[in-house]
Amino acid sequence: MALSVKGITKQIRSRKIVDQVSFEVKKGEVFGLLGPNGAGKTTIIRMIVSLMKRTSGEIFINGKSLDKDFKGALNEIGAIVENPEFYPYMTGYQNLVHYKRMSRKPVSEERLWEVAKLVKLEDALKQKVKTYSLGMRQRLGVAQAILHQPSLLILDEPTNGLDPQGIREFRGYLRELAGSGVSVLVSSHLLSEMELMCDRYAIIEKGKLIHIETMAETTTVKQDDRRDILFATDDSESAKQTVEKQLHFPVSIVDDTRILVSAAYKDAAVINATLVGSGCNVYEIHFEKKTLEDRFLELTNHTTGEENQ
Ligand SMILES: Nc1ncnc2c1ncn2[C@@H]1O[C@H](COP(=O)(O)OP(=O)(O)OP(=O)(O)O)[C@@H](O)[C@H]1O
Repeated sequence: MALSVKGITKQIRSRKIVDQVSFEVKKGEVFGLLGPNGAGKTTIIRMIVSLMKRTSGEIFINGKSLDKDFKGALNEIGAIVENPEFYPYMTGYQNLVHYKRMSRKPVSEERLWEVAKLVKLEDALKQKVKTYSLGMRQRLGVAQAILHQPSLLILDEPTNGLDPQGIREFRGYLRELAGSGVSVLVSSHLLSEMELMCDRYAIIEKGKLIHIETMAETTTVKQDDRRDILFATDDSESAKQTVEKQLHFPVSIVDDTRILVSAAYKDAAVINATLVGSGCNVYEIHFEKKTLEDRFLELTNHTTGEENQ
């Protein structure tokens, strides 16, 4: 395991802002910590990177205990917790050389270029950092964080302030990093972004971990999932009557040709057969994909926090 968090708690005065949280991050996995603002995500991350003391619980990074082998465990982490700071009048290369010198582990020149290539900054390394876009700075931050070959990269709200193009690129190289064997722990309250970024995630609410599952489990539609199924036919009025009379599912009309039927995924085939059997041609059946946001709402009965963007 790249990371094992076992029952960590943070109590400030009488309040538990993180309460008995346990989870694991596997090798090469992008793992998300999701939750509304104030849920406790940053506090969990600060305890993992040892910027904050735990009240109780244990943390192991790549098998090394933060309590028993503090230096060894921290060497396994690369993190961007606050905005990364750079020397703006130095080039990207000079900034990386500076970090290379300060690194706890020796870093070769070859490794520096390998990392620059991984975050797609090799061509921009000779430019001064003050000319970098926010996305490029973010990538330089990641390069700096992984120079010493940590097994776990930790990013707190990494796409804050990035534009959609920047976010898409960021996702791309996080995937590449994970492919190269680095595990990633990323926190965010932006569900649509996390859906595209993470392999697995935990939902944190009021300091407690309430659920863990894979993104594939979340977004795969199951036979009994019930929602609006769209059917495109020749004539929505007659299609509506057919479905309502013969199958008794609620139907609403979208326009002249399309209807929405409220039914389970497994019913789509029967509805299709009934429509065709009654002489209604069916041109399209669309079952809306399940999103992380749907799942989040099922599990928490809360607003998603997307409005806080
Ligand atoms: N030093 C502190 N003293 C008292 N309360 C704190 C302290 N640090 C954090 N908290 C409280 O603990 C809760 C969790 O905060 P935290 O920053 O971990 O949440 P978060 O999930 O990261 O939220 P966000 O998405 O807004 O960053 C909040 O209610 C916060 O006010």
